[in-house]
Amino acid sequence: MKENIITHHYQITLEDRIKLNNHNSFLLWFTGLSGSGKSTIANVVEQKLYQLGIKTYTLDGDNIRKGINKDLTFSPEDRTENIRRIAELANLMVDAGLVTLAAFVSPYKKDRENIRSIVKDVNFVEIYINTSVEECERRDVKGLYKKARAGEIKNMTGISAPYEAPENPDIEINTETESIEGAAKRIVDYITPKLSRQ
Ligand SMILES: Nc1ncnc2c1ncn2[C@@H]1O[C@H](COP(=O)(O)OS(=O)(=O)O)[C@@H](OP(=O)(O)O)[C@H]1O
Ligand SMILES: Nc1ncnc2c1ncn2[C@@H]1O[C@H](COP(=O)(O)OP(=O)(O)O)[C@@H](O)[C@H]1O
Repeated sequence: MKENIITHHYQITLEDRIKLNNHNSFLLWFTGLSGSGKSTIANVVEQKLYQLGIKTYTLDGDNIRKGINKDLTFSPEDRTENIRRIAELANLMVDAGLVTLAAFVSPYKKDRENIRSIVKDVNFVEIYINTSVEECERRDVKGLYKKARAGEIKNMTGISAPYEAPENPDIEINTETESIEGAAKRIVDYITPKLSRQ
């Protein structure tokens, strides 16, 4: 029963962890089609932050859909639940003081708005990896588009399931005109002043 769950207040707070780490914590949320470049860019961003001495952790399909969310499919309801659980997990990581990177298709606007309400607005950075479905299909990194065209995969985002593009993302990357390195640098330049405790 929820009413019987009573919050315990711990002495060590996020403020204390921020002081110890000497940087603020954030959630960098990468959204875009499969093959758009979310993981590739997040990976380079994390390396750059690591080199700056920032404490980070990345959540992506491998550690989530094969673990905590292995019971979920790609139906609209399960995608919503997938993103909700990840947002709750990311919120704990931000509270732990980490700059958390999350790379998920997250195709529904309402689900992304829900992340913003779970993780405080000021801690949430929405990064839209804008790559056309034509380019993602051309890359077809995992062979999923081919399978979707052959009808072997249902609900494939961009082919047989919707992707609702962010209208007002904090950062938008067009990978058809911007290099991996250039995109990663732009994200790090955006976040660096916000990491400072002053
Ligand atoms: N039907 C369908 N639609 C989209 N993607 C699919 C699908 N089936 C499997 N995959 C693979 O699963 C990865 C997407 O998982 P996510 O958890 O990011 O999806 S979602 O946010 O719940 O929509 C996605 O990984 P990325 O390529 O890294 O985006 C795909 O490899
Ligand atoms: N400018 C770019 N930014 C990101 N990825 C790019 C770019 N140009 C080409 N790619 C390639 O596109 C693919 C993106 O795959 P991936 O990062 O796994 O996408 P996602 O995580 O969105 O599914 C990689 O093979 C990557 O090398």
